[in-house]
Amino acid sequence: MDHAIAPPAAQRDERLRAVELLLSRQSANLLQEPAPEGAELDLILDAGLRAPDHGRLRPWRFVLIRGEQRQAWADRLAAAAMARDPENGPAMAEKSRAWVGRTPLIIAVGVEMKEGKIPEIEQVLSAGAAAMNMLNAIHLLGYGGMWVTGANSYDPQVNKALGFEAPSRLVGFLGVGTPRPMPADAPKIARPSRAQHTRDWTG
Ligand SMILES: Cc1cc2nc3c(=O)[nH]c(=O)nc-3n(C[C@H](O)[C@H](O)[C@H](O)COP(=O)(O)O)c2cc1C
Repeated sequence: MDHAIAPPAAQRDERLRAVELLLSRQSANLLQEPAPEGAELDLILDAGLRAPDHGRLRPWRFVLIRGEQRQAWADRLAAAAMARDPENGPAMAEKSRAWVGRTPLIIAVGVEMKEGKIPEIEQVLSAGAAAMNMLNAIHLLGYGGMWVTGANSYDPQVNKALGFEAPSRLVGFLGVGTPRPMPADAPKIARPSRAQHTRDWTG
């Protein structure tokens, strides 16, 4: 196999910088306006569409919930919570409503499951990879994002409201916006130790 010619030093620096930026990603729970839109949002969605995908099924689907539609979405979640659990529904509905209200853009990531020789798990993994690629692009563009699931993600009524009927399914919601500045004394979460998570196979 031919080996690629090493890129010039300037390009290497650029690539290292790109990796360093990737390594600085953290989920952003506290978000504010603005959310990416227009060409920046297109870049984020395009990053999702670069996910690896066995069999070129292109199973990923992204549903954008933003602007005034968020109110209607919060109403849907509230109704779903009440139907799931009448006793705890009001509290769960309130929680969802608060999250939707303070999240400038929600990208619902789902998989439109294709029958055939590619196992379902691989299609779900591919949708997960699309979600991760979008989280990285969100970060690289200077925005913040967080992947959440919770009971809503597994609720068939919520899935249906987004166009995912079994075997198609949601893999989660990306909350997207501009990260709120963290308090100076907020604890820094260390990256996990490489040694604990990696080993050479020795037979
Ligand atoms: C599939 C999936 C579902 C998740 N669901 C939730 C969730 O419902 N609520 C939550 O607080 N964090 C959830 N998380 C975790 C956050 O997205 C995030 O990874 C975590 O807070 C760690 O932050 P970090 O990404 O900066 O390491 C989920 C992560 C994944 C991969």
